[in-house]
Amino acid sequence: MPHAPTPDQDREQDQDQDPTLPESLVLVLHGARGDLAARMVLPAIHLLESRGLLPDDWRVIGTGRKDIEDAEFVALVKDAVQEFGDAPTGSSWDAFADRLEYATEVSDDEPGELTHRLGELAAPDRLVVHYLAVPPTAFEPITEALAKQGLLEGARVVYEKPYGTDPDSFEALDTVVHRHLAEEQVYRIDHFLAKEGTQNLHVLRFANEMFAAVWNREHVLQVQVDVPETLDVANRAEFYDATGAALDMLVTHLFQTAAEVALETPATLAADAVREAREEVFRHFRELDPAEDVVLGQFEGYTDIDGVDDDSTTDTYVAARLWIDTERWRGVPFVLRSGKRLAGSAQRVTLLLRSPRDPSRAPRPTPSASPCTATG
Ligand SMILES: O=C1O[C@H](COP(=O)(O)O)[C@@H](O)[C@H](O)[C@H]1O
Repeated sequence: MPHAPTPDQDREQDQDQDPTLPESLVLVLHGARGDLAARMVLPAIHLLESRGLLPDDWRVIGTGRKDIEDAEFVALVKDAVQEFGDAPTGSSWDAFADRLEYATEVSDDEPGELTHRLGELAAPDRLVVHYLAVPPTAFEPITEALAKQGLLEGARVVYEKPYGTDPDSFEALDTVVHRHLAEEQVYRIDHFLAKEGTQNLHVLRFANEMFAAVWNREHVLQVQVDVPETLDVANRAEFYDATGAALDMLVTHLFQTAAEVALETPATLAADAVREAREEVFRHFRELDPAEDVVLGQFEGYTDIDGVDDDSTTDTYVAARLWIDTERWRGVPFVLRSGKRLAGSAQRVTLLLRSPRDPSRAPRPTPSASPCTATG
């Protein structure tokens, strides 16, 4: 009987497959005490480690404005992994926890503890990745402070969405980012693109003639992308109240997912080729008409949440009808919907197919007034 691979074999295999993995990695998690870190980033790091997908030599330095001890950070990571990830267990948890530490964030005028810790860890083959799990308003000041303290040289920086909230704020942020970083150092993340369901769209569509053949306006009546959530925003009210569903979900995750459904067959499934194909689709998105194509809503009780303005009109629900003017999709509405505190949670792409011509529903021929009679 074949044996399942051991974690070490998995690690060897994965590292063989991924020549881009650095020898040694320091991941600096900015906003390490926040909701995004707890819900997504920390459980993801734990999962990568348990699957042997991190380099042998790695460390995480959590950072934030508050000064806490390493032990407090480790406890916080354990809670996050327990609640949102795989249960941490025994000695493997201890080995994981040994790689975690905490240092206070840099500021413009203070190198802070983070600069010292990174100084101690500096080595020629050690890659430093700054992951900014912070509110978007903090992207610019943190980038400037890291640059001022000399912490961006050779590093990579990951920005979560929204990366700007309109063309002007996008340009302003991108100008600051490019003042200090080359494009190859910058990663703008939309985690919906990495979801298994999104990735599976490629296989569903490109590896199956049955689906490939009907993936167009001739056969599809409507495309729906639905992300209802039971979740509310109590842990991140300040961020959410300044953002709302349209910016938090529609123009980010739902647009990206719609583009994944709509893209033309890329040259290969490599990230660059798929991104190019997606960008080509974005060029054909028709501008949304807010009066005709968009419905916004707010759940009852939203303004009672601590941190939300009493008279807030922030949208917690959005539904939009998007038109994609490509040869393949002209005339097919893409209905994109998402909201907080709804009755159920789901992440679903639906293609409604046109009805085929069904002969069983065709009107029966009316009996002829002058039937033919056969005579013998
Ligand atoms: O980025 C975000 O995504 C989450 C939904 O993603 P999931 O992977 O947790 O299902 C959403 O709740 C959040 O508001 C938004 O900022």
